[in-house]
Amino acid sequence: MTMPTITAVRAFTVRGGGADYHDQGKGHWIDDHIGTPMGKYPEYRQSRQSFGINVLGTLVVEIEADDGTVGFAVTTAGEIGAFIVEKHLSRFLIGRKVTEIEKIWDQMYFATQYYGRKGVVLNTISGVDLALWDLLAKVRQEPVHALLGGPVRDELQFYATGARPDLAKEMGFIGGKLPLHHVPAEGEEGLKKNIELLADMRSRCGDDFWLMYDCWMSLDVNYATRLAHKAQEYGLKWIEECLSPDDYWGYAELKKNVPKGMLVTTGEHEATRWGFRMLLEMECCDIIQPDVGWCGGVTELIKISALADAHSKLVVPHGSSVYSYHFVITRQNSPFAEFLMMHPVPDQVVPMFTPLLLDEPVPVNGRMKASALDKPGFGVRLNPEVTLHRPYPVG
Ligand SMILES: C[C@H](O)[C@H](O)CC(=O)C(=O)O
Ligand SMILES: [Mg+2]
Repeated sequence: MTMPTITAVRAFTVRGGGADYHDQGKGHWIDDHIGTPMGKYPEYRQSRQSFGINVLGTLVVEIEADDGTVGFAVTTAGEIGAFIVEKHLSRFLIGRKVTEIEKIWDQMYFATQYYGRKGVVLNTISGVDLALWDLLAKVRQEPVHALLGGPVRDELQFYATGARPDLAKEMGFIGGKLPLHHVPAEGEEGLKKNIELLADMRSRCGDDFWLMYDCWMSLDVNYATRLAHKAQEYGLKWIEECLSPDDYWGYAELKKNVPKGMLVTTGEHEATRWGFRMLLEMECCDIIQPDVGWCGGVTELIKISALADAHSKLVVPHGSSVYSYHFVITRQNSPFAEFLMMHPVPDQVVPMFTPLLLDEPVPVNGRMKASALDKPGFGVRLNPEVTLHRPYPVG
């Protein structure tokens, strides 16, 4: 089979939801006094949008081949990402065969290494990489999961992240991950409130439902250790992303400090095999949580996951919708997946990247059949009703 050649690369930005799921309207649970590293400043405590959590917006990358097939993907990188794609990365794509994914990744990473390595540059590389997988799978008329070795189970099982684990339980999820609301700067009163919310959710959800706390990089080792010990009484399953992603030493200490049986998880703001190697070799956590749209895409996640497997660690990707579903279904060391509840309340299931994609599958009763992913590529389409903006058209 002669493989098509890439003829065009286009990068668009989108506002309001989509891959930048923090870019929501007023009153959404995801922006309601959630603990962050900026919480030490009272003026940035109530709203994450107040310090700019949604400044990037969504990046859409489209890659077209000479047979007319178009692959696309979305990530969090907005206008900066569009600049990097059109002005820098497109040179590694135009004229290449759609099968050259590994070589293109290597060239994108090493050509941007002097200003990249992590953060928005890796989000952008991830977006291009995912668009390439979408393109190749569409050319082959297969789902991406088939290119990754095929499903190892018949269905995905999900836990839900959101403000209402009690409602998530009624919707059939296996667990609920709450955002932590109060940071160390809010003192003992804040710590008490953090524990009270967990206790309340435990009483609503019963003993067997998983409850987790997402700390979004907002704590220090001492506070996180105290929180973990107080939370043990309420059966906290894991404590997530307590510290700065750069504080590998702090995570290693925290993992030793938490009560036996409680898991330490992190990694959604980590990137590449080298970043995850630090987390794994320094024994920072029990579960790594790469975001497929931020860690380097599927090409890099394959390597990260193999490394985790060799360390007997689970990989439960952060959010990332279809990009994670197609991966998780193919891996034994990814036994369940995250579903981020993007309904503002959240009392119902809506697609994670709503309103940007059409055909984005959602869990039903906390589960998703592998067959729901049996469409070419990642199986989603751009919603034509969403306005795309192309800030740096080339040529
Ligand atoms: C809810 C968290 O603060 C964040 O918005 C999402 C996240 O970290 C996760 O889903 O994990
Ligand atoms: Mg998290």
